[in-house]
Amino acid sequence: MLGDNNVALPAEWRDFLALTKPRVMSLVVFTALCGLLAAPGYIHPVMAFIAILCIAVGAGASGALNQWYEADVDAKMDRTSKRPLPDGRMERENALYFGVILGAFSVGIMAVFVNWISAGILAFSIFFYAVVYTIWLKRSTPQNIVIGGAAGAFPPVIGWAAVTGDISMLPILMFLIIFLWTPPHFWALALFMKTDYAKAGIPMLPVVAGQKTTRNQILLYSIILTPFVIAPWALGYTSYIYGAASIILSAIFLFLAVQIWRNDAINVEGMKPEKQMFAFSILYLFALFALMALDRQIL
Ligand code: HEM
Ligand SMILES: CC(C)=CCC/C(C)=C/CC/C(C)=C/COP(=O)(O)OP(=O)(O)O
Repeated sequence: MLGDNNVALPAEWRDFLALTKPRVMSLVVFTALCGLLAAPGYIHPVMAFIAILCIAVGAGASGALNQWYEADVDAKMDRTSKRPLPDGRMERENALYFGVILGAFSVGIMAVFVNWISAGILAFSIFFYAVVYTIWLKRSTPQNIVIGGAAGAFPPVIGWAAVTGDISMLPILMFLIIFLWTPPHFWALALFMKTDYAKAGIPMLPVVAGQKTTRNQILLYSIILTPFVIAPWALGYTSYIYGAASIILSAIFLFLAVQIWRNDAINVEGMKPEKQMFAFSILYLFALFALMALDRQIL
């Protein structure tokens, strides 16, 4: 994946690139590509390229707007304090202009060259992450990432809509998979980053409700997620190859969730299952979407 720090670019460009959160957004864009590849019908390769580029630029814009608004809390957390704004390497308003211009550009190009529905959902996703999650939910409720996670679940729906001009059952399942995957993905990380969030005054679940509740919630969401992961095969949208792989990968995911549920470590050193779950969550989503798209392309 594209790294934040090791790209051979002038320092200022590297900072603008860092505003787009390239590592996180690479999986966002990948799921969008898979949504596009899984859709029935033909899209000209140039149109497909424009659609994916617009989603990447739109997602990057939302990351920049998020960092523009959050410079104060980012400065308080070890993980984020070296970002361009809290580190004082960039003027705050530059991040705002960058985000607004890129966001408008991505939605405008999508509307003109691809279709209105994909442009509309892209605009809604940017708004949802940059405004609803960042400005409103993140600082006000421990359910912030459950609701806010919807923004990250839209990209495969946008990819699908770019091809078909509509939305049907499979993209809805793709949305639900990412939506239900987000809580275990994030709360596993939040458990071993709890001190950072507490320092910044962000009401993440482990800070507000404690570690036991967070571990219970990780297991609960992992269990609810499983049937939705298997559903694309069970409902006949993919072959048994995706079906078998989704069952094996989900078994590993559930195993890690149970390990977390059984863990009662308070210190970061004892949080091996949480670290494994966070790392595996990324591989899990990547593999599920790759397999789903390949399955529908090849079989
Ligand atoms: C509200 C929802 C989400 C929250 C709060 C969240 C939060 C985080 C945080 C704090 C990190 C730590 C590392 C970093 O800052 O780079 C991270 C990493 C990551 N997230 Fe999420 N995430 C969410 C949803 C998603 C979604 C929807 C995707 C993709 C579909 C995703 C993909 C990733 C990836 C690929 C990484 C690893 C980045 C790296 O390698 O450093 N996340 N996430
Ligand atoms: C197409 C489109 C607009 C997609 C948006 C994608 C999206 C919402 C992804 C969510 C993932 C993400 C960057 C979470 C970071 O949370 P955070 O901001 O709380 O993390 P931080 O503490 O690292 O800033």
